Amino acid sequence: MASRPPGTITVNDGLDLLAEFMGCKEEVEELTNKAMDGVMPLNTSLEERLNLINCSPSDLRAFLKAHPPASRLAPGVRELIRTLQKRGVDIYLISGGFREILIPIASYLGIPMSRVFANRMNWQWDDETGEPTKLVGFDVSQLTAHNQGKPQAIARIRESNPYTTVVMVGDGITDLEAVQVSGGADLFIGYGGVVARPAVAEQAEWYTCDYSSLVFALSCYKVAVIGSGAWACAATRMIAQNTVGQGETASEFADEVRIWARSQHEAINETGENPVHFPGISLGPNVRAVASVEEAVADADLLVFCMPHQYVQRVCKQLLGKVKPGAKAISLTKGMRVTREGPQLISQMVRRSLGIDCCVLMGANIAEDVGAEQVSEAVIGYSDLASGEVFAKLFERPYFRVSLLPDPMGAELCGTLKNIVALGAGMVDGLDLGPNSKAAIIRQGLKEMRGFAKALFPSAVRDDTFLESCGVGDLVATCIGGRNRRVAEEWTRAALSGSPRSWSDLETDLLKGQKLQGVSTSNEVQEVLAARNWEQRFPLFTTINRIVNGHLPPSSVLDYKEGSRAPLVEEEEPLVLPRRNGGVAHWLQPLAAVAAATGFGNWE
Ligand SMILES: NC(=O)C1=CN([C@@H]2O[C@H](COP(=O)(O)OP(=O)(O)OC[C@H]3O[C@@H](n4cnc5c(N)ncnc54)[C@H](O)[C@@H]3O)[C@@H](O)[C@H]2O)C=CC1
Ligand SMILES: O=C(CO)COP(=O)(O)O
Repeated sequence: MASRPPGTITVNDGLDLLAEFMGCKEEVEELTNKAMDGVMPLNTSLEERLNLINCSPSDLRAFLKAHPPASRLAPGVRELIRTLQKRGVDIYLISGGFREILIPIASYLGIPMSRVFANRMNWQWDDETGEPTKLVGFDVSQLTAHNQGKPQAIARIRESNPYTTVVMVGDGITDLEAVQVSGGADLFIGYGGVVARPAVAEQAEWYTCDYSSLVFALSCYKVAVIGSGAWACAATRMIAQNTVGQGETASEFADEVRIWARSQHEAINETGENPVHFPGISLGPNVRAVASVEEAVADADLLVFCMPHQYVQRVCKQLLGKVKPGAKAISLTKGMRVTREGPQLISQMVRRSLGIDCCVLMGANIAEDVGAEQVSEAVIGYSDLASGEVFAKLFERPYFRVSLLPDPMGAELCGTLKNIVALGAGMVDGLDLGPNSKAAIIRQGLKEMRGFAKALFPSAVRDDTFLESCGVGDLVATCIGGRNRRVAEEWTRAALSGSPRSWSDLETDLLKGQKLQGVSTSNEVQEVLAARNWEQRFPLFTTINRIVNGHLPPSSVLDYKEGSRAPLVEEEEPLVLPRRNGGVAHWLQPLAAVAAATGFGNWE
């Protein structure tokens, strides 16, 4: 399962310290080095080392007391392990050393005993006291007693844990073996901070003498934003504010934020802003735009999907096999796709096609207002809390308040469906009606948003979600100040004036390259309603869809009535309605022709 975090293996032996304690340091070190340099079989070296050490149980107790775990660890290893654990990475300890010496270390590092693979000492026992009396060798049946034991231990771990990536960290040849066998580790990091072994240094894919460099490199999530429209730019700006300067302080995020910009990458890199979609607002000195989406995601740990919904599938196909294993995604896109199997949310699409976890960020977030740092709220809908927490840190700003919500599907459907209701709100404005009528649309819209989301995912979607920023908050904001509202108002005015204009024409004219999501979403949702015979249960959605496609006049927007088919039945004859200026408009034919020409609802 690709969404599982990668496993990491680290090694700490401690046998040489016990030898020093027992007064045979040099001889034992020599035998350790022979095994670690690969010139003596591991089991022979272990046997000879134990013979030399020959400790009694009380020697062992005294040794453990004199050498508490903290004193036995190389500098930086605890911080490294803590950092990885915080990221949800499973840590194992695989060692040719002995459990008796290693268990206190494992518990100090928070590594469960079930994740310790090490050798066992064999003791002679006193029949009367039941106490161990004398060391008589070691258990040769343990995997770690032999060369190739470490890759075998990893293979065993992988059998019961479907990790995408396993990294081995160690200083000896037997550690390096972990990557040299199929089914072992994916990457070996050589450590030379205590003993530097040339053979290990030469063959390690990554070699370091300082664990703090690993803490730094491994703890820095690299962020890529996929999309460069208005909201993508506002989101990038927040992220960049949170990551700027972090590269120097070994903190959680890498300083640079990469943004995929199909066409404005040069302008973004030259001027620091997107002159087409988000003019006049600087994204941040640590933002770098790239023209290729593959380049944007290469090495990225956190992928922020923010593009008009109809393009996401094509981009996911392009990214197949290009995303770093273990990466996490978040979708800021509002929209859905309808396939033969039924509706598919954008986060589901990302999760299924790329095999990575995907949260969502939804809320009342008009891009320009967020760019101007006006207080805004959003929720992060998550299935995996650890991912949700990382993204909350990435986005949270004093002016951008993020809450975590364990209802990703409810949140995403809110963001998607409110775009349909916003079209209705725009029609109300185009009809020059006042707040009462708009409130009626908002109320009924919210009810249908909840009804639709719960009908699709009855056991997952929560009622409370609709009271969050992603629900009523976003609905109100978009019905007052969104692009869908604005274009629908102009579309209604044009229709009322007798010179109807197409949605795509108005989109080009008014949004200047930004994209309208509501019309295609209305068509997509209507496909679901029609396929499931739900049209009467969602009269506002259905009425808006009929208006959008020219089958009803915009003045019908308030004629929805639950349980009644009256406003929903398509008319046989064109409707003839009085025009506001006293003339007569033939609604059906010209608007149907306009709708056919829009192409909204077609996925790329
Ligand atoms: N603008 C806003 O205030 C907010 C938008 N959203 C949602 O975020 C998503 C992205 O919106 P924006 O960033 O505002 O984008 P936008 O509406 O400004 O559209 C421009 C974006 O579309 C991309 N694009 C245009 N043609 C394309 C093609 N053929 N293939 C691939 N990409 C293409 C452009 O490269 C650019 O990234 C949408 O789902 C929107 O509903 C969510 C909250 C606020
Ligand atoms: O989703 C939005 C605000 O949260 C923006 O909506 P519009 O696409 O209608 O502008």
